Amino acid sequence: MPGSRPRVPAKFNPHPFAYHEEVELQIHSLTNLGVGVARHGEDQWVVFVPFALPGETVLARIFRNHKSYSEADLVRVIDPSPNRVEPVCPLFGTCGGCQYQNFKYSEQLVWKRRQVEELLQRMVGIEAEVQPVIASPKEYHYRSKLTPHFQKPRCGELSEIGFLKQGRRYDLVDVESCPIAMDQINERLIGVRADVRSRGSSFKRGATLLLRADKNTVHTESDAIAEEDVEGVTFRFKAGEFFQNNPYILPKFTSFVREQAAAGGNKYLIDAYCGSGLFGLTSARAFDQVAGIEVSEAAIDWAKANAKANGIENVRFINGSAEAIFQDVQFPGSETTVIIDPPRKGSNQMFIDQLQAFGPSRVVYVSCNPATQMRDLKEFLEIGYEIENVQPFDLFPQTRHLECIVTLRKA
Ligand SMILES: C[S@@+](CC[C@H](N)C(=O)[O-])C[C@H]1O[C@@H](n2cnc3c(N)ncnc32)[C@H](O)[C@@H]1O
Repeated sequence: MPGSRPRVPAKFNPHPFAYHEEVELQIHSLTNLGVGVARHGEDQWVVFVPFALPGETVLARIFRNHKSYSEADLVRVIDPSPNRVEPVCPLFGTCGGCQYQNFKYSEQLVWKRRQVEELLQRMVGIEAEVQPVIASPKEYHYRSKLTPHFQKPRCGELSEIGFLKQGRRYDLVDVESCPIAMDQINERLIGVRADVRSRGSSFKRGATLLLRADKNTVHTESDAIAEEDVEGVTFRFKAGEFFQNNPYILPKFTSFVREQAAAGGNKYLIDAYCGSGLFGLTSARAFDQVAGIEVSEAAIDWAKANAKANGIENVRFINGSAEAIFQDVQFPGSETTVIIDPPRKGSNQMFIDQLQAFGPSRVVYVSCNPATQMRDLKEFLEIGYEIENVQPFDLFPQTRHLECIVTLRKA
């Protein structure tokens, strides 16, 4: 009812703001989660406001107070940033997938660079030069993989097929088309959605759908074999397994990793967490010998098959946990580069200890999660490495996600 008081959630902490209090705020920065940051009042209380941009004055509605900050929803932009643009997707702001469609692309890159600088200061305690972010050749329609979900049908009817709603843990938003996904994925999504809806009552629980585009088609079965060409190397892998999701930036990405890995003149390369062999195989031409290691048996079988099919003979792939590689190879550490590309949780102490004992002269650390990368970097600095280069890559335009390559050399 208009004018009626909002119902205050039972556990709401009323300090320093009342529930749904509206405050005018000046946004001064963006967190690495893509959320606008303001400071309010004399005590400079921090308020986080999603979809508000640096430099803007906004009206925001408080919905949660924590011990040292509050969270608010954007009600209205009072004074917009000159970098505010019209989002392409009608679901922007409702869907939790994208954070930056309202932000000029060149500014997204400026802020992603700044976020890496701030994480290096805050988590590693250093002021390191961060290179300008390398842009994706495509700002939209770049994603080669989409995984929409649906929940258990109610009364035999499926409701939304899509992604998590902004700020929610369970609620989904229905997505008919996603403008960051490749065109062929969106074309295929129409039929996939219709098919799932027509079988609505047969699902006993919710599920995640797969749409994986490769150089030939769009796969919807996770066991299907996908094929992708990168810098003249053909990769085959299972459609449901890990493979980088932005094929347009991939050649720049792999050539950069190779250049960084080979820059010290090393003869040997270890590709740790190698998946189906992306870095090992695209870098093999720059090294005498390469060894890759990966915990997924299926992925390592593909890596071996990919080496064979591409006639790359100086690469050996091993199935195991990454730290096992240091027992397995005979390479001298002083002439070896180690590429590390772990999952989002980062590397682990055992790996770092074994790497220290092996003593590679160069490490190229590739990560899609700067927070765990920074945690691990701190360890690398403590065991005698120094940072040579920090290069973010924008594999995920319009979103807060960021890929970062840090090159280290033994001090
Ligand atoms: C971010 S992916 C990178 C894959 C590959 N470098 C690429 O770009 O295609 C991380 C990989 O690490 C693997 N992985 C996870 N934990 C591992 C571990 N303890 N040891 C080795 N590999 C692991 C995963 O199976 C996954 O293939």
